[in-house]
Order: sequence, then structure tokens, then C-alpha cells
Amino acid sequence: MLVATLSKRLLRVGQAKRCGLSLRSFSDAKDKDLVLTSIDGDTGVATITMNQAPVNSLSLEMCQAITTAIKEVESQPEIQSLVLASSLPGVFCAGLDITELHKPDEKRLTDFWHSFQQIYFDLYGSRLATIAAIAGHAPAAGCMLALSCDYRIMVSGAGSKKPSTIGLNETKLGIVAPSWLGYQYIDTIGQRQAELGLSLGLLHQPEQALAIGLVDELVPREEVLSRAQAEAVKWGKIPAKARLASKMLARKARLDHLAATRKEDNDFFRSFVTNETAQKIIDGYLQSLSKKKS
Ligand SMILES: CCCCCCCC/C=C\C=C\CC(=O)SCCNC(=O)CCNC(=O)[C@H](O)C(C)(C)COP(=O)(O)OP(=O)(O)OC[C@H]1O[C@@H](n2cnc3c(N)ncnc32)[C@H](O)[C@@H]1OP(=O)(O)O
Repeated sequence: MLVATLSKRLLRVGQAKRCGLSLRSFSDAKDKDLVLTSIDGDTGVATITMNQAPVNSLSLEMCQAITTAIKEVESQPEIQSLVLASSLPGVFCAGLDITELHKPDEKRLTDFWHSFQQIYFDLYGSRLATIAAIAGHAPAAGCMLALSCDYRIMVSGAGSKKPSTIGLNETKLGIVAPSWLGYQYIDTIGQRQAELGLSLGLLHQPEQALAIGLVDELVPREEVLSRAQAEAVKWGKIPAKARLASKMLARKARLDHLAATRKEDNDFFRSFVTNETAQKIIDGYLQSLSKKKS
């Protein structure tokens, strides 16, 4: 039976409807709910909504919450498709939580990177058809979440004074995207655009992102979620085994490679981040983010 999950609480769809609970409304969510999951009882589409104010940055707990939510949805065999969305106006996901990288505890840093790798396995390798509803900024690891989905719908930039942006901006910060994320970029937008984007740390406005194939569609802000859910219905109707086998044609070798090198990748990350130079960069970047506010 389909269930609607609001954080750790489980509600049967029928029960939720009897209670008059809109499965698309999270108004009764608690602040601690980092991720909210709902399942539409009519269409069978699951929606995982990132809900970590102010910017959905990926802390250890946020990564773990996303993985738990994906696994919960995947454990329900009736469900074939999933929308990944944000509850925050203007931000899909700001990427890794930079405070996790700043003067880190080694054990927590190891767990943190492991949990970020795990999202890659769970989302990029999901048996579900996955649609990203990108109604706001998606830099760096935020872009990775979108790249891990099968289809990306972004808010249009037309008429906006401050359009949302998406891309891998790591080099601008003086750091380097991990190779598996770099390859996701190359596989999605092609070698040349990825080289330009990675080298220059480009964050693309929506129309440019569409032009280079980084996103698949642009729609007005108020339509992003509903359009993503409609697209998820379409993908959910494709025979599941054939759809998954096709996805794995493109992704299995990448997933297998990280699985085989996961520990080395984590060791490298840890030594990279704990290096004095990287710490100076991270420190400066954190200061620039808070100065921007003041
Ligand atoms: C050779 C192989 C090498 C392998 C090496 C591996 C090493 C890889 C290491 C790292 C990989 C990193 C990938 C990443 O994801 S790095 C994170 C990149 N993210 C960003 O650069 C985004 C930064 N944020 C922004 O640009 C904006 O916040 C934005 C998302 C556009 C939203 O803007 P706005 O709505 O105006 O919000 P504010 O800027 O005012 O931010 C509100 C508060 O949130 C804090 N914040 C923002 N982003 C982050 C973040 N990523 N982590 C932690 N905190 C963040 C910001 O400081 C404000 O806080 P406060 O209110 O307390 O001032």
C-alpha cells in the first residue's frame, strides 16, 4: 500500500486523505524535518522535498536524510518515479555545507564524504525514474543532485532580475570537483562545455543551461513542481525493467568505478580538505558568504 511519509511519520494515503491532509502540503512539518517525502496516491509519484533552511546545504545529516528518503521510496515496489524538489524559495541546494569542511573533525569528515558519495549511488543509480524540480540556485553539489536525476526542469530566468544559476563552480573557490562529479558533467553536457564550465567554474543562468543541455526544460516558477510531477508520471509509465537497463547502460560503469575506488576517493578528499591551503580557502569563502549578507 502506498504511504505518505512526513519525515519519520508514516501515514497511509487513505488515512491522510480522510484526515484532509494534502499530500503536497508540508504545513505541519517540524523544523527538524530536513527532508519531506510525500506520495501522491492517485499517480504513485513520490516527491522528496529538501527542507533545510536557509539554503539546503548538504551537511552530514542532510545527506543521510536524503539517502534515507530515497531508500524509503524505493522500498515501495508500486512506486516508479520520484521528484526531487526544494521547499525553499529561490534555492534548490547550495551544494556541500561548507562548514563541514571548515576545521573539520577527521571522523566526521570521513562520514560526511561517505554520505555524499552515498547520495550519488542512491540517486544516480536509483531504480526509480527521477525528475529534478529546480526552482532555484543549484551550485556545485546542488548541481550534482540535479545531474543525478534522469530529467531536469528548471525555473525560467525570463524577466527575473536575479535569475537562478546552476553549474559546477568549484574552481572559482579554488577547489576541484571530484572526478565522478566531473564525469557526470561531461556525460551530460559533453566534453567541450564541461571543460569550459569546470575550468572557469561557470554558474549558468537557466537559458544558458538549457542551451548546453544541462537542464531539459524551463518553466515559470509556479509551474516547476507540477510540471516535474507530470513528467514523473510519464516516466513512471515506461516499462520499469527496460527503463532501468537503459539508464544503467549510461551509468553503471561510472557507479562501479566509484564503488571500487570509494575509500581512495574519501582518503583523497580528507587530505585535500585538511590541507592548510584548502583550509585558508574555505575560511575565506565562509567569510565572504557572511560578509555578503552584512
Ligand atoms: C583532483 C580531485 C580533487 C577532489 C577533491 C575533492 C574536494 C572537493 C571539495 C569540495 C567540493 C565541493 C562541492 C561543493 O558543493 S562546495 C559548495 C559550493 N556552494 C556554493 O558556492 C554556494 C554558496 N552559496 C551561495 O552562493 C548562496 O548562498 C546561494 C545558494 C546563491 C543563495 O543565496 P542567498 O539566498 O542570497 O543566501 P545567502 O548567500 O545569504 O546565504 C544564506 C546563509 O546560508 C549560508 N550558506 C550559503 N551557502 C552555504 C553553503 N554551501 N554551506 C554552508 N552555508 C552556506 C550563508 O553563509 C548564509 O549564512 P548566514 O545567514 O549565517 O550568514
